Amino acid sequence: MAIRRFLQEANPKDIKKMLWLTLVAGCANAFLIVVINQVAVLIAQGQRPTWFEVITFLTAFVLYYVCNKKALLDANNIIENLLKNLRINIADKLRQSELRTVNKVGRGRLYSLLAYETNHLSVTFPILVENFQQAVLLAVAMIYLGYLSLAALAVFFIAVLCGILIYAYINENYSEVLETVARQQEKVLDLYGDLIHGSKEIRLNQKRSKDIMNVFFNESDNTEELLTNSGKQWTMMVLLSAFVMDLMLGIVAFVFPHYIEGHSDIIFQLIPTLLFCFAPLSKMVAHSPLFIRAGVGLSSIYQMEKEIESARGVSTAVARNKGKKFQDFKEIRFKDVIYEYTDKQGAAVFTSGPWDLEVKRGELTFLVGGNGSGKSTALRLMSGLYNWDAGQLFVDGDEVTVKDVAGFRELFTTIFSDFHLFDRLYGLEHVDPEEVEKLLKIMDLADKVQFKNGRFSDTHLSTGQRKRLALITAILEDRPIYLLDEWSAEQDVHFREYFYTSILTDLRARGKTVIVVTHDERFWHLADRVVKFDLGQIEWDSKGDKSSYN
Ligand SMILES: Nc1ncnc2c1ncn2[C@@H]1O[C@H](COP(=O)(O)OP(=O)(O)OP(=O)(O)O)[C@@H](O)[C@H]1O
Repeated sequence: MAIRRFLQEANPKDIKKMLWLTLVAGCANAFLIVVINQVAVLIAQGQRPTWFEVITFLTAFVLYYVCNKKALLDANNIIENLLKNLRINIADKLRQSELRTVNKVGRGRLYSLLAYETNHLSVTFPILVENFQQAVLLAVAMIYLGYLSLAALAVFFIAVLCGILIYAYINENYSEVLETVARQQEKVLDLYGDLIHGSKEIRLNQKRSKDIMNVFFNESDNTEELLTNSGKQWTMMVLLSAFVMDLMLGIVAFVFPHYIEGHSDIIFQLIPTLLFCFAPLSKMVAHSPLFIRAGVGLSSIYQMEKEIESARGVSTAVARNKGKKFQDFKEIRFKDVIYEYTDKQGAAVFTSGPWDLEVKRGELTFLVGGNGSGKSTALRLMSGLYNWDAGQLFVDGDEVTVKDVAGFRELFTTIFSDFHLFDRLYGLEHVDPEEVEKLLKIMDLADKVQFKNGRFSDTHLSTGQRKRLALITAILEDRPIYLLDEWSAEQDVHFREYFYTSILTDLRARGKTVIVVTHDERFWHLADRVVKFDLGQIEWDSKGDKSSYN
């Protein structure tokens, strides 16, 4: 069971301590009620409670309060610590796993599992502790019930057994329903993503806005139906305990007097004791959907973790270490590279390759071609971000195996068209602030962005400005190979010119290997080499002979 697996990650000492505290609190609580019951009998017989009863009551009261509080606080600490570790663990695996798998897992599912499900667990776990207390309470109450009347205990057992059988019947499909609910909620989260990220497009097109809302209505209807169904099962469970309790009380009140000897003497104690037995029982039944829900959530988290784990690359330290041997490369060769994008059914929707390419150190290469010809895909494949389906990679004649690719990636700094701009220079601890200020000036951003305490003051810039800021980070990274995907597309005339005639040529002069995806035909002559892509393949490669495109 997922919850057990989850709890096994905790320090056993902490769990044991918390369970002992819970046990003591449960016993103290049960003792409290037994004392009250005894005192009620004394008062019914016209006597007064003695100091012994008063002190016993107060001791049980203090013990219950202190132990219960400590147990619940400990439970909270344990669960929050476990959840923190789970979040860190998944975040760590996410950053190290292969891009294709992360893309497949999907945003909605990731957000839903990491935010919603972990919060649900955080709320559920203290209730689990309370339930353990209720179980202790029930055990003590049953001993007391047996002491009062073995017949009542037997009937109680039979009634509870019937209840358990009906509960199992109701519960049969409950987990399944909850799993479907969780998947449905992921879909709705994805739609929320569309509503938030597509807010401009939606506001500018009422028909689109209405269509999205229609889809939202449909999905909301589905969610409502599923939740109503799960609510129905929950109601049945809650009603079940009330049903069993009323049945049991009816038997004791109406049937027992006819068959059980001396019943009238103990009826005043029997009825409250039975009620006392049913209180923890109904609480446990009422809470059980929360645990089923938490179990389903945890199973989904573990499933996602497994998917990410299976696509795990090597650790940062290993990647850096492996990367060292490639740092002084002279030539990289991609041979017969093939990569396929597939749809959900696994059918190929676009194939990049087979293509061959040799890249020399210090060379400035332009990748050109029509929209959708496969330039960006080729760039991702060259950087080792996508694991190709077939093909080979050689650095200075030596083949780079799959397990060395993470090290190979350490050669690259990239700005893809869907780049993410971090406000901090992560991975660049010892950067000179003056150097950053200088670059901000060169990129005409000094009046917009300051570099303070290791971070940029603002990243809410125009697309062109954001790309300039990304280029500053790339320059500071100072890696041997630069991959720039249509960097100049959003730049004004001045910066476009500056990019081709100054930035790129400077990078080349510094010995950097630069590969640029571009549609700016008028600057092609500045490249050492132009490679044209079409339908995922290399249509022509100028290799220094510019006549092919002149
Ligand atoms: N994640 C993806 N899943 C499925 N197909 C994809 C995916 N990304 C890209 N494609 C498809 O691969 C093909 C090549 O896309 P790519 O982005 O490499 O082209 P491109 O030459 O860079 O185009 P552009 O000049 O428009 O940026 C396109 O037909 C595109 O639809």
